[in-house]
Amino acid sequence: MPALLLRERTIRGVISQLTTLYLSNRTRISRAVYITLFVALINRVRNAIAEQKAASVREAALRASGASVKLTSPDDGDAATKKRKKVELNREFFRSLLRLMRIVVPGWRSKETRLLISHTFFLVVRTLISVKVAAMDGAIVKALIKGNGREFLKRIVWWMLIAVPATFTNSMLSYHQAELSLRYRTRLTHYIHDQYLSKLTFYGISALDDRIKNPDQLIAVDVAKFSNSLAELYSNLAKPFLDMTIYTASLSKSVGGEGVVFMSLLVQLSASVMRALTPPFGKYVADEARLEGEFRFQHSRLIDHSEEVALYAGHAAEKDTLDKGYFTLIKHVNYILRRRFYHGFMEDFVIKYFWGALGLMLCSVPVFVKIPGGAVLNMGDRTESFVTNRRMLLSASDAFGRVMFSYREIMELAGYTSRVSTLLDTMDDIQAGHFEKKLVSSSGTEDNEAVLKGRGKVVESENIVFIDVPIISPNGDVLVKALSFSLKPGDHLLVVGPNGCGKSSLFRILGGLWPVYGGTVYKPPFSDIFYIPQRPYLSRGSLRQQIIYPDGLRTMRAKGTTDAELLSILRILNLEHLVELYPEGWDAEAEWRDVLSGGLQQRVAMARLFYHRPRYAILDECTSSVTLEAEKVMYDSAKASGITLMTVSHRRSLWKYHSRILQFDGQGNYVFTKLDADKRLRLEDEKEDLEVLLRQVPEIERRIEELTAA
Ligand SMILES: Nc1ncnc2c1ncn2[C@@H]1O[C@H](COP(=O)(O)OP(=O)(O)OP(=O)(O)O)[C@@H](O)[C@H]1O
Repeated sequence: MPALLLRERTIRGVISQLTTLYLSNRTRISRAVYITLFVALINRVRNAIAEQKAASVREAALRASGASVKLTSPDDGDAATKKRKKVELNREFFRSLLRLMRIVVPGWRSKETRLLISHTFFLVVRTLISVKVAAMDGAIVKALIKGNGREFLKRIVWWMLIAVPATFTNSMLSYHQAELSLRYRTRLTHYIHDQYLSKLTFYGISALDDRIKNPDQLIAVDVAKFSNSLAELYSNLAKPFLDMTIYTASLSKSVGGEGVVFMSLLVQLSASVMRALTPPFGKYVADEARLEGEFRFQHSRLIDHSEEVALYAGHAAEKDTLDKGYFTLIKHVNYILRRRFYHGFMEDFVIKYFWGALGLMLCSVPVFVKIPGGAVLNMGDRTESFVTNRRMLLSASDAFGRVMFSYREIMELAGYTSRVSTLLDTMDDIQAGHFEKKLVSSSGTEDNEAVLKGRGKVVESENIVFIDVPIISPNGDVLVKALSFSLKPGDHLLVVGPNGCGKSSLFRILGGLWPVYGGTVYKPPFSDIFYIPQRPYLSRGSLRQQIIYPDGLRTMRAKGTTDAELLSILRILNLEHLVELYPEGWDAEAEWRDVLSGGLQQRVAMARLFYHRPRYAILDECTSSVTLEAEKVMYDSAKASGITLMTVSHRRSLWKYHSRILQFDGQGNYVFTKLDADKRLRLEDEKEDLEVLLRQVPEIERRIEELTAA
């Protein structure tokens, strides 16, 4: 606060100095300069006070929300999110915009810079042509009033001639704007794709972090809107500023600088009132984009799970959800429309009519007021000067109006900037290993954080070894406090335990999806471990691509694999008929997720394993939909190929393929030991027999009691 007071005092001192100077030196030019300086200084003081107030409010909010905590509880989590979502024209906005600008215009020598320069050139040309047209307009009317036919015709010919460069310039401006918007979008999309698809960021955004709900909407829609808004804003701002400068200079020549300064003051004043009354359109736009994204996401969920919903007859429940999403969106859009209506009403009144009246008064200056040193005007000259001035003034006030209207556009740009830069910031954080997730665990926060603070080590090795590694879910739940086990090639591991105990999570750590919060993990490189989930991912593309995914055709050829070898893989799994399914054979493209049954999909996923032949394979319930015979072929062939298997399964039939077992109890405890499948199966059978006998005990006891009583 003292710094602010000092700044205020200094500015007040300067104002009083200026007043003294002004009173002692009353020339017209200096008066105009003083008034402009006054306004600028007063604005500065006002802005400084507002900025300081906003900063202290923000600071208090930050302190209250505890935003430095990574895991936030469901209640206070929203405070941190709200802080981020606030959309204002503040330093944060300019910082974010600058960052995005550096991406979309990467350097002075870039194509975008050249486009911007040529865009600016055409903007200047257009304004100069408009000034010329205004003067020609006046001259035509003057010739008309004087009844000079020759002069009139000559002017009309000139008028038509100037129309050629004028229309060309207009078309060039539209072209430049569209081209700039497209280039910005391309740069930004490439940048985001590079980040999003590196270091597993796409996984982090959807599974480990709560900040971005629908990255698809952000990348596909909001980036385009941001690019459009930025390209539009440049022409919407650069042109009117240029127009205002040139027209005001021309106007002040004919109506006197004092008049222009006075009118500018009135305009400034009304503009400040309007700005104060302008609703936060930037925030509205950001919220609208978010709600659009959520509505779209609900639709894509229905598309993804159409079969399940249809079998559950869940259409009514889904309709409810969709209607609710649409209603929330439309309620917000309606609210914006209403705010826009009132704001547009005020904007139109002030800009078109109030400023129009001021302009007409200004145009009348040469008619009613004798400008010192100016010539006495006759009827023709008066008309010419009025028409020219009026035309210039209309353009100048239109330009000013556009600057004012563009305030709303800037706010909207601020909304898109905030959305896109939140995505960039989140991606940076995720790549640096910082996640923000709401804490839903009922277990103590302190406990979780104590574990979360320790950073585990990952060391490359031929074997897989876990030493005191905790398994912690992204929600902060500690599933296992410290897990230790070791595997070497040929040690086939079976992982068992109740639902939700952390079996798949163990492999998420092994695959590098979840961070290692403590201990040490020794593991081979990513390319040596292949993962097959219960619902295999079938990509878009040809049948061949389903087998070789994630390799492409070129990589497959580079590895020296032929279609004949792929066919022999399909034969092992009894899948060779797939190649005859479509006339295009291996090149056939289809929505494979719908075309293939669940069991066939699992077999295709196994074919992938045989194509890649990794050192280790994680098989996560990946045979749940195939017959026991098919399962036997799959496991026998995989082992014969020298692949070390790590299986998660509840099926007893799979035990015999493994030599080690990792058994979780669901309470955070585990046992890692050698697996003698035959012995274990015998024990399990005996246990089951005893349990059946045990269940019969009450019935036997009741019968004994009956017999005793009889
Ligand atoms: N992305 C995630 N965000 C938050 N929690 C998660 C996430 N993924 C898993 N979890 C939680 O981690 C816990 C362990 O999940 P995991 O998938 O490892 O279970 P599992 O033992 O494989 O169970 P199942 O036998 O049912 O497949 C579960 O409570 C689950 O809700």
